[in-house]
Amino acid sequence: MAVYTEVSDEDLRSFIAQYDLGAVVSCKGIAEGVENSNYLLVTETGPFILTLYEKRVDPADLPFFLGLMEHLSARGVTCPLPVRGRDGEALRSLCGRPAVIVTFLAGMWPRRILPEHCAALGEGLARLHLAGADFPLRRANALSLDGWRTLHAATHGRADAVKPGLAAALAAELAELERCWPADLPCGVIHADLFPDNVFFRDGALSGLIDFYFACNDILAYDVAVCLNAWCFEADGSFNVTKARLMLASYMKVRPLSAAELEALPLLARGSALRFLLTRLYDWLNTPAGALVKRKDPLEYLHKLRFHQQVRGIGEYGLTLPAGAA
Ligand SMILES: Nc1ncnc2c1ncn2[C@@H]1O[C@H](COP(=O)(O)OP(=O)(O)O)[C@@H](O)[C@H]1O
Ligand SMILES: N[C@@H](CCOP(=O)(O)O)C(=O)O
Repeated sequence: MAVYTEVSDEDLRSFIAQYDLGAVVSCKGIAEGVENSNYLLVTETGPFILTLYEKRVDPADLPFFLGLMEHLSARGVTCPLPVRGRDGEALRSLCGRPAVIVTFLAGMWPRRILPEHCAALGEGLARLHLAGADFPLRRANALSLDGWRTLHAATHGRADAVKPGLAAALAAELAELERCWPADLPCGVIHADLFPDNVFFRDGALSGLIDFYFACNDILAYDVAVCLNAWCFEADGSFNVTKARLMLASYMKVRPLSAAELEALPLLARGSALRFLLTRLYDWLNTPAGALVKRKDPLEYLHKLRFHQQVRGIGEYGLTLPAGAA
């Protein structure tokens, strides 16, 4: 359960008094999520989500995240909308944390991922990429090569306690990615964390996207690689090529991937695997005992990294290069 900051009834009442939302009916911590404190807030006017931003969120980035949700929503991507108070502001402070109320999205994220979820996800991701193209704000990806190097330095000394040999494996992979990370692929606004728990479905159709707090400007195909890792492996660790093919084909119906983007996918998938391996490892080593949060297994991502290190071409993701490509 991700509730790092407890909000007292009194603090909540004076916070809500700044909005036209009516009185608080209930406010319960949400037993999901990793990064921030989230509450399901029900007022006389309906349900909302109250988020207090914690450790990894730089307050200077919040205008980017909140503006992006408004921008995407205005372009038909269903996502939460920040709620403004009577003073016109959405972003304020609660219990010493930056805090926002956003609209509640109906739907459920898929607990058991089916191939049709992957197809819908591919299309939704491509639509997000197109809708983000004219978003005017910019945010560098804090969790790309430089961020990985920082996380690596912070975890290196204790990595072998999690798995013998992990420290050396991470050092070698990071050095290799720093050497050959692509520099000339199409970039734009990416979600960067579009895991199943951030994608809602309703009556079998994708109904909305949440959790834009890693969104940034980076390689668009990197976002595809994040989703390959998050959606296309089974619980036993096997890669499901049918899910990958459906996800990629649906993405490409909306935003075709160039031969260069397709050829880079194995490398981008390695980078994505390293990114989540490092953040999970950092959290594994640093989450205080008794924190109300479920730590995620870093080694799941070591396994995914190993898989992509062996991939020799995109045929292994169920695709062929477009005719005429090398
Ligand atoms: N706008 C929303 N509408 C409905 N539920 C939401 C919304 N935002 C968050 N949630 C719920 O809160 C959970 C955690 O939210 P998330 O943004 O993923 O947290 P974190 O950033 O801490 O990882 C989600 O899995 C979902 O159940
Ligand atoms: N998706 C990340 C953790 C971030 O959690 P989220 O609840 O913000 O999606 C992971 O799986 O490591």
